[in-house]
Parts: sequence; C-alpha cells; structure tokens
Amino acid sequence: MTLITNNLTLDLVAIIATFLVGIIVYFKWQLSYWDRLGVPSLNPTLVFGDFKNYIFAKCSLGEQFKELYDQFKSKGYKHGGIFVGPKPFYIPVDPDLGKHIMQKDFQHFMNHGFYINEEVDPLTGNLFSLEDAKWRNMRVKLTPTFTSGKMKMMFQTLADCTRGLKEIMDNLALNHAPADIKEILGRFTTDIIGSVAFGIECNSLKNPDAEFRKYGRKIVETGFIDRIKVFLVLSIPHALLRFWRFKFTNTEVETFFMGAIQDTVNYREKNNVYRKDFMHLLLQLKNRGLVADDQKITDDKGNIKENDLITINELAAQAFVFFLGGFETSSTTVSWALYELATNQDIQEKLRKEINDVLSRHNNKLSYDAMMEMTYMDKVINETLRKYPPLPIIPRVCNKDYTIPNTSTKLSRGTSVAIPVLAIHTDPEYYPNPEKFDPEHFSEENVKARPGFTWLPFGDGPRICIGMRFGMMQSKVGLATILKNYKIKLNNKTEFPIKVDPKNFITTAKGGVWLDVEKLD
Ligand code: HEM
Repeated sequence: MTLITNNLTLDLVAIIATFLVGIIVYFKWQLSYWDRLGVPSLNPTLVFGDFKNYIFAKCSLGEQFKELYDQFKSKGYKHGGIFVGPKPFYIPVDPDLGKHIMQKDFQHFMNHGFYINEEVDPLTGNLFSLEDAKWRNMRVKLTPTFTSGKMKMMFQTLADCTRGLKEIMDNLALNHAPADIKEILGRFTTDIIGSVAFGIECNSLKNPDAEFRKYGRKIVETGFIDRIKVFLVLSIPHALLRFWRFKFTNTEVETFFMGAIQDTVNYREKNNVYRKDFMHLLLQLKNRGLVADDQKITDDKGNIKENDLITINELAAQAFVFFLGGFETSSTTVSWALYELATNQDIQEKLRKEINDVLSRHNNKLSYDAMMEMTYMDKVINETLRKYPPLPIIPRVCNKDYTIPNTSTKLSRGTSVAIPVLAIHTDPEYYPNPEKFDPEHFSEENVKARPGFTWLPFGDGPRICIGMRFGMMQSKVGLATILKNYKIKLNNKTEFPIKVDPKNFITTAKGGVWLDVEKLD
C-alpha cells in the first residue's frame, strides 16, 4: 500500500522530509520570537538555541548566562532575549529591571517556574517550587521558622557539629595529608542540616558513606540523565510533563527521604519528643497549624488552626528543601572562601585576628552573639558569594502580562525570566577588577556607591532565600572553626587556575579544593 506516490520508500522519504521541514519551520518561527517582540536577541541555533555550550558541558550554567549577558551589555542593551532549545527566556541586564522583576512588580513574577507534581512527585511540593497562593500561604507559615530567635535556639546543635570537623582536620594536620575541603565541609553541613531539619544524627563526618551523605551526593551530582531532565523542565511546557506523569526527583532519593521523614515524625509523635530544630517547628505546623515558642507538637486545648495544618507530604517536601538548600550551598561557599584565603594569606591572617579577638571577649566559645560581632567575616563571605554565587542564575516566570518599564514591549504570561546573578556579580561596572578577591568590595562606602540589585546570592524581594540567616550562620561557624585552629595553604592537587565544574548546577570547583593544613596552638 502506498500513500503519496506508487513507491513505499519514496512515500517514507516524503513523510520524513515533511516532518523535518515542519520541525525546522517551527524552530525558525520560535527563534524569531524576540525579534517579533522587539527585544534584542543573539544568534540562536536550531535545537539548542543559545545553550549549546552548556548542553555539551563546555561551560557551567552561570558561565553560559554570563557569556550571553556580556554580549547584550557590550552592545549597550538594557535587556535581551535568549533561547534554551526553542524556549524563550528574558534576561534583564539593567539592575533597575532586575529590581522591577524581583521587588517592585513582584506580583507579575511571583513564581520560580520549577516543575511541580505533588501527586506523582511529592517532594516537588516544596517552598522553592510552589506557586501563587500555595506559595504565599506556605511562605507565611514557614517564615517564623527562620527568625533570629529561632537561629539562636538552634545554634548549639550547630556548634556541636564542629567537634567532628576538628577531629578530621586534626588528623589531616597530624599526618600532613591534604584536605579535600569541599568533601569534608559537605559532610559537616550534612550533619548540621540532618540534625536540625530531620532531627537525625547523620554521622557523615565520622562515616563518609553514611546514608544522608550518600543521598545528598546523589542529588547534587548531575549525570547525563539529570542534565536531560533539567533541559526538559526548562524547555517543555509543564502541563505536558504533568500529563506524561514526568518525575523529576530520583526515585531512590525520594524513597530514602520520605522514609527517613516518616520514621522521625512517627517517633516524635509517639514519644512526644522535643528537640530544638526545624523538624519540631514543622511538626507544630502539621499538628497545630502554627509555629509556637513552646515544646509542644500537639495542642490538647483544642486551639488548632485547622486551615493552616500541613500534611505529612507537605512537611516532607519542606524538610527535603531545607536539606537540599542547606548543605551544598553553604559547604561550597566555605570551600571557595578557603580557596581564596589560602591564595591570599594576608586576608587569612586578618580574618583569623578578628576571630581570635572576638572569641577572647566571649570566653573563647563560639556563640550566636560572637558570630554576629565578626564583621570582617561578613565581608569575606559576601565577597565569596559575589565571586562564586552557589545559584548562578535565579529563575522567575511572568504570571501576569507585563509591560517592560519605559518600553511598549509586553511580556506575556508564561514567559520565563533568568536573573543572571554570576554575570552581574562579575560585571566590571559594579565591581572594578571583578576577578580579584577583595572583601573591601563590601566596605560601607563601596556598598553605598553601587546600584541596588547588583549583589544577589540569596535573590531579593518577597521570594528571597528563606534560609539566608541559617546559611550565613553555618558558613561563619565552619570558617571560624577552621581558621581559629588551622593555617591553610593551597595543596598542588587543586587545579590552578581553578575552574567551575560544568556538570554541577551549583557553582563548585572542578576537581575540588585541596588544602594543606597546619594546626595552630
Ligand atoms: C549560602 C547559603 C545559601 C544560598 C546562597 C542560597 C540561595 C538561594 C537563592 C538564590 C534562592 C532563590 C531566591 C529568589 O528567588 O529570589 C533561595 C531560595 C530558597 N532557599 Fe536558599 N540559599 C542558601 C541557604 C539556604 C538554607 C540554609 C536553607 C534552608 C535551611 C535554604 C532554603 C531555601 C528555600 C526554602 C528557598 C525557596 C524560598 C521561596 O521560594 O520562597 N537556603 N536560596
């Protein structure tokens, strides 16, 4: 049987050719999207759009966006449009546009546009992914969990984990062995966040193959399949992915975390356990519908806010995102800080002096108040987050048609936006000599002289990182513990000049950061 000609082979060739031409026409039409809208664009290619270098692991996600931002900036554009595959993304170049998107006109750009399918993939129902009213409600419920009072309450749990960190560093110093610092700090922050988010002693500092560490690694180390999943989530309409019952979370990871959370919840509810951690506050939300300053996870006086109760799946998704947000971001931040301090010994000495001076006023004990007094430490961490923002871009989606300020261009509902954080942080207009590690970029005068929305490691506006205080606190504790007790130098196992690993979503050092450690008296 033939369809078009009298020859089956010719028919097949005709069908395939028509299909290919259709795809090419579709891509060409899509790739003219920004031109049709009057937004400057670059030279996207069929299939990959402007994203070829990232897809082929030639550069990291942040570097890919930086390359595109730099092109727009060099042509004097205030904004631009790019393509991830066929999907258009809007990029603000002028920080004032960033301010509109993240703060002034937040009601138009409320969502991250991440994939959610709470039914098939329950861990995607977390605060980072939630949208619209669901996000707002959850954000309001979780905000009291991260006040400075709650940070103070959790400080001791956090400080307890420094013991294991010191044991490892002592051993390395004694044996003159190089420290794979990113790995060690990954175990340190896993122990902290496992303890405060799950109430579980993970013991990954003692045992590098502890389960929490193993699954934590699985989440952040992205293989080919994970890159494809990211590409699908970025380029395919989510309604279609939901229709396919697409699952973003790795099933093994989901089974492990859901199991661990369910066990902890059961244990605490059955034994009425009180512990000063996030899990306690999440359990209050689950059983009482509010976060309270007391030891109770249930309320016997019938004083329950029924409408504000969260389900066990919602609790699990939030504990999961605290874990995810909490360990890798801070451990990479401290690793990069130590890399820079090993390369800049004068800054290392200056910071050590501040740590010793402050601690001498606090009985030589790490405490929340002592950490708050370390202002040079703040500058060093801010500068680290400038050069190496763990999230090199921040995604947003336009949820209500929007006219770009001072233009007649309309972004329609559903348009994706990427705030190019790394690119802004390394723009010489805001940070002269951006490759230089200089904590004085964060002196009072320099901060005042810079336009707003040019330092965005935690994002900004109503959707700013909810765990910022906690992230800063654990980074400071890690850095203070190491610098107080050890002098560090770069070991020659560290690649020099160091490169960002293109295979990781988070800004991490390719090949790791290796340090020589000398114990101080
Ligand atoms: C150095 C440490 C950290 C960095 C650099 C960081 C960075 C970020 C960024 C860039 C965002 C997106 C903000 C936006 O859209 O404007 C974010 C959101 C978020 N972060 Fe962090 N984070 C850190 C630590 C933490 C910690 C310790 C936790 C939890 C314990 C956490 C939990 C979250 C959550 C739940 C969100 C979603 C907030 C929302 O959508 O309302 N992060 N973080």
